[in-house]
Amino acid sequence: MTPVSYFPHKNDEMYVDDIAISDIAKQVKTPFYCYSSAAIEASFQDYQQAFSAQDTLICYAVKANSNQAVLATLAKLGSGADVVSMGEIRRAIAAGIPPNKIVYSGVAKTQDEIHYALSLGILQFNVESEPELELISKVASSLNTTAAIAFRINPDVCAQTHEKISTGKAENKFGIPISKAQLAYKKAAALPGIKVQGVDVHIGSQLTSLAPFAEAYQRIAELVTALRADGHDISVIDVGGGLGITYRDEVIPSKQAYADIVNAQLGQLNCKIIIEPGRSLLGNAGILVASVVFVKEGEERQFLLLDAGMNDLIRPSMYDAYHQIFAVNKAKKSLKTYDVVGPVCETGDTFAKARQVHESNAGDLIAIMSCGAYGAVMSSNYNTRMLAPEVMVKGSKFAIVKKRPSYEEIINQDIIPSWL
Ligand SMILES: Cc1ncc(COP(=O)(O)O)c(C=O)c1O
Ligand SMILES: N[C@@H](CCCC[NH3+])C(=O)O
Repeated sequence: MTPVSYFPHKNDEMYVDDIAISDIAKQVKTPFYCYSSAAIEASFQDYQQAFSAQDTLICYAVKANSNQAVLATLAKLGSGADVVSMGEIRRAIAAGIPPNKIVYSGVAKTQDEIHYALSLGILQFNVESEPELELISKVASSLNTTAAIAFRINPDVCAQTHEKISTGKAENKFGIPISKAQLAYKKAAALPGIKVQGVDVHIGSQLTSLAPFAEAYQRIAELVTALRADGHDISVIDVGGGLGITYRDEVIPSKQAYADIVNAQLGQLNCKIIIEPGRSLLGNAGILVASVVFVKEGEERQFLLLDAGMNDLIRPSMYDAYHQIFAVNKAKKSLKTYDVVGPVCETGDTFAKARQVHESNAGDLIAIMSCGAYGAVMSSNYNTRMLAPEVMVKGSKFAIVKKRPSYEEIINQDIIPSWL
């Protein structure tokens, strides 16, 4: 999927499926997120097809986009969920994903969260540390139940991605060092309330090359062989997520090529495979639509001042991330060079510097591409700006799938104490 394929310009007007973005904007005030149901479905089916030769469960990484409409779309297609908090478990269940398709990752699971997940009977805990293992054992024993676990293994592999989203190096906080894995499994097997069933790994996000996956999975294969020799019954391998998307011009290996790597490294072990894709399912299925509030002439630059800001989409300021930016209507306009910025009181509130965009004026619509993953979910009320609503399109219809709250709803969350 290229970034623009589900949001093409037809006759200079941007569409999503059969609807012009400008028609949605007549009914939904900008800024808003817009998702294509067809894009989500196609991406999921690509994964299903790619992994059809292997016994695989797709557990969508809910953190990428946890909108109920998104989760319900995926649930209907048979997706499971990879969750990292009580909130994500609740969201997955509410959208119709059954507990027996839920794997629970998360670096510091609390007692309450573990209790809740155990009471539901989830498929697997991906355990991040020995103290966590002990807590799961304690809670499971108190409930007279058994927790099926995999350890998340830190294979010490460089994912060749942004350092803030790289998770598989020894210096990262994630997982059990591979050198200590056999001891950890030995301990787990001896604890009450614990059933050792698998091995889990996730080395990072927005990977553009398959080589780090291959390296990590090779180490996991060796570990599984060693664990079996130690007497453990390993029947599940969770290979994590991390396959990247095209934001600009990155050439991303196909889902089939990724599946082939998984099969080549792990296929001979006859394990059930769990995959946890997030970005590669949702990233290019969504955009952020904003309006130009003003065009401002600086001394050296021209600024397109948008009504969307870093509170709506933090990726550019947080990771210097590149997102394509288009005028929604580019009829009879030439390209101009702008700094595209938001209204927030920080210089970092910049979506793009010196970017060519079709000439735009106050009131014109702008589309920021590739915002389906890690967009709305990372937004905030900073500067007391309202969270952007979310819209989902299917064919020629659309629905508001998250409404914009009122100012009262936000302000009334705070409580002025009685002494004031
Ligand atoms: C444990 C785990 N699984 C899956 C994912 C999903 O990653 P991505 O969105 O890159 O596919 C993440 C996030 O990087 C993660 O931390
Ligand atoms: N939030 C990151 C991805 C984090 C992946 C989570 N493990 C991004 O926007 O690229």
